[in-house]
Amino acid sequence: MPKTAYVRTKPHLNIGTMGHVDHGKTTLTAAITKVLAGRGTGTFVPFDRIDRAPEEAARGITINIAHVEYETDTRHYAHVDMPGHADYVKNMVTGAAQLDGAILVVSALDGIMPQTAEHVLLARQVGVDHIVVALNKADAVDGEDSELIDLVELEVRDLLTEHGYGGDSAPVVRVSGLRALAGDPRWTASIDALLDAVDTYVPMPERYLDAPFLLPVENVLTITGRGTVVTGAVERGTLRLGDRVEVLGAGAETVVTGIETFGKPMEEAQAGDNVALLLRGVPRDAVRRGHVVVAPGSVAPSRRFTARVYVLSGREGGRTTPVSTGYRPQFYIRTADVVGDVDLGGIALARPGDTVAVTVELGREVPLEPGLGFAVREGGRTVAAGTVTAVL
Ligand SMILES: Nc1nc2c(ncn2[C@@H]2O[C@H](COP(=O)(O)OP(=O)(O)OP(=O)(O)O)[C@@H](O)[C@H]2O)c(=O)[nH]1
Ligand SMILES: [Mg+2]
Repeated sequence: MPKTAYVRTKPHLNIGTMGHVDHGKTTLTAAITKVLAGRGTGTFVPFDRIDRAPEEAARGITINIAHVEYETDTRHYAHVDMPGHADYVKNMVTGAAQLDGAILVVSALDGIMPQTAEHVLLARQVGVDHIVVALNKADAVDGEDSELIDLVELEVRDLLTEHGYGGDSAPVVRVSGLRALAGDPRWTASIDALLDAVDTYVPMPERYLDAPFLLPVENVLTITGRGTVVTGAVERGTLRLGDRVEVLGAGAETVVTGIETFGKPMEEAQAGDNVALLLRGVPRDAVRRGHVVVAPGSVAPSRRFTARVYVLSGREGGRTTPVSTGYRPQFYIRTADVVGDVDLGGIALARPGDTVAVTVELGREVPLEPGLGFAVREGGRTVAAGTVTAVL
């Protein structure tokens, strides 16, 4: 049976759940799909299907399983559920880079924890402009603990303000993912309220549909007999079936012979879409996460750039000692993870908490442009965040 094509009827946005480990991100994601399945604009995705490893490709060129899709009355959303564990922050960095808005999940029982703060900081750095707060586990702080939840709300608003998110105006919605998942009407209504807040608070971003096509590769899959598939969110431009593309990093130029979004074929992918692309004649081993699919000849990758970099303080989970010229951390740029040499120019030391101008020489070429945000990591933790000021 031929698969039903994707029909673009509502504006599409990319959102995601972020926050500290165990605060209820995955439970909330499942609850959202359940509530929307009830309205008839989504398919229920149970908890244990969301965190699953993305090894499947049997049903076609499906997308990374950590993404779910659903619709509200006014919008179509792709939702990525980001793990809270510290080891996964690098996924968060690259996952968040494509988010038009985020749902920050904070347990009302625990309040702000280290990854709550780290995720807010990273979201700011990778260009997420709008955060809606889900004050989760509100079912567990009813009654005499209700003052506690008020304090947690104040604390979260302060955290947002500290990172330039306007904590006074951001929606903070008290929810219970667990109780909504169980069908409790009071808490099902809390999910409706959260979705309304997302619909109204997160604006439709500007999409650069006329710019040359660019998609950072998030995942690579093989479909036996059909070829190699790359998945990711289209950063800009438009791609039609049969268009030629260049895979930067793989040194390959080819034709796109299939485009899908959430298992549905499409004729044309646009900026903002979460898609899987079938690439003709490209060997599986040639393409990796971090490569970039572009309109041929539209982008010249480079290795050297100048940037403004903020060195995280120890309190923010960063270093406790300064860095100097010759420092060689990992740079997370779009979906790529590349080593780079840092030159501080005339400055002797950059201390935790400082913002400095640096010159970076990467270990390999990647597409760069002024304004592009990146994270700097070392030994499994984020130590700095920056923005490209010029490409050399
Ligand atoms: N009381 C209560 N418990 C909840 C609620 N939401 C989640 N939990 C519980 O909190 C625990 C963690 O939930 P998850 O959804 O796995 O949390 P997570 O944020 O996805 O965790 P990581 O992906 O590991 O970072 C589970 O035991 C849930 O049952 C809620 O609304 N109320
Ligand atoms: Mg989870």
